[in-house]
Amino acid sequence: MRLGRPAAADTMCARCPGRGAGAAMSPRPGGGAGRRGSKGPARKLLCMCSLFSASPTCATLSRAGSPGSRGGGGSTTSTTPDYGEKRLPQALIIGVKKGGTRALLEAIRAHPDVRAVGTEPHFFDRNYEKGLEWDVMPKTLEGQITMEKTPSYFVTNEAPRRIHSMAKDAKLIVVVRNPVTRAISDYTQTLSKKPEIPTFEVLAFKNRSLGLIDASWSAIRIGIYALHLENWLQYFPLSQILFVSGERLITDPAGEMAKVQDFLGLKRIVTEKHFYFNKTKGFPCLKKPEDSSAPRCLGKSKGRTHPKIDPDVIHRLRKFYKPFNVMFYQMTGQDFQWEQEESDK
Ligand SMILES: Nc1ncnc2c1ncn2[C@@H]1O[C@H](COP(=O)(O)OS(=O)(=O)O)[C@@H](OP(=O)(O)O)[C@H]1O
Repeated sequence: MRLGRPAAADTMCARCPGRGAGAAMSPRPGGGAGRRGSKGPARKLLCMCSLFSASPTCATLSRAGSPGSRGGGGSTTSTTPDYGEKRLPQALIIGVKKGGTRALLEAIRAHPDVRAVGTEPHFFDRNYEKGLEWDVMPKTLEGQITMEKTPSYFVTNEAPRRIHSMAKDAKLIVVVRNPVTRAISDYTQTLSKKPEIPTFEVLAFKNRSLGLIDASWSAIRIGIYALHLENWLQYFPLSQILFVSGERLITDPAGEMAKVQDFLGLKRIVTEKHFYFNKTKGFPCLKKPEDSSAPRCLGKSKGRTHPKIDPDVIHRLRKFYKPFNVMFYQMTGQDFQWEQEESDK
């Protein structure tokens, strides 16, 4: 089976009423009304233009492109023997960038009934036009689950429709993390590659004296989880999506992995016995990764030291995210308690 060339104009902008072109919202999947209703609450919140321009903590919103995620993460493709059949992924880790997706993938790969590629395939965003023949999925045996992780899917407007059209029963996993910390982590990654970029404080605002946050900056926009989730809920029921706490994945990896295994219908094989806390790394590490019998922590690009950010900027960002976080808690039925956190790393 080969994928047809995807339609060029498969998206359409839904605009904020009464605002100019700069207020274009996220494209609506399928070129029109979504499958499960039209405007969701996060989109409505973003469309409350007058409220936005009046509020100093509100952002100026312009349509940002799908922020790409860098690939890899240091891990290599699985070394398990290459037998079985290539299948479309039955489970995908779709986000979020800098949420803890690599840690989750490496942990679930320790399960004998899971096969996954180590690199990020980006099949449903960057490589979709290459068709299924390009597919990089590993071979799996009957009863094994094929998985992939590409964190940029969560914020790619076309991804839900594409995944639904090819794998409508796929289970989706989203690792979420306090959006403020996530934004700083995202910035830290960019800074490591481009040390000349402006400070976080500069990039975070359209107009700092007015307190106008720049939500078109992908580091900020990715963290508006409610907005992106609305896009997915046009195609997938909530029951098909698992939200993993990026914070608990660090403090209680076995607990989060129990939920993941239950969600995937797997026996709870990855347990506390698989993890140990590495003091030097400052994170839990795997005692026995899938492709090695030696204990291994994630690479240097995971668990970076973040630059110190002006506390006033953190405070403003917290205020900015709060209504979206609350909406996200309501949509998912889970309270991630990001408002309770006293300090960002
Ligand atoms: N066990 C373990 N070891 C190391 N790091 C861990 C672990 N569990 C979660 N994390 C957090 O994962 C953050 C990176 O997230 P991702 O893997 O999703 O990043 S990426 O989008 O694939 O680049 C990374 O973010 P930073 O700390 O900002 O580097 C970590 O906080």
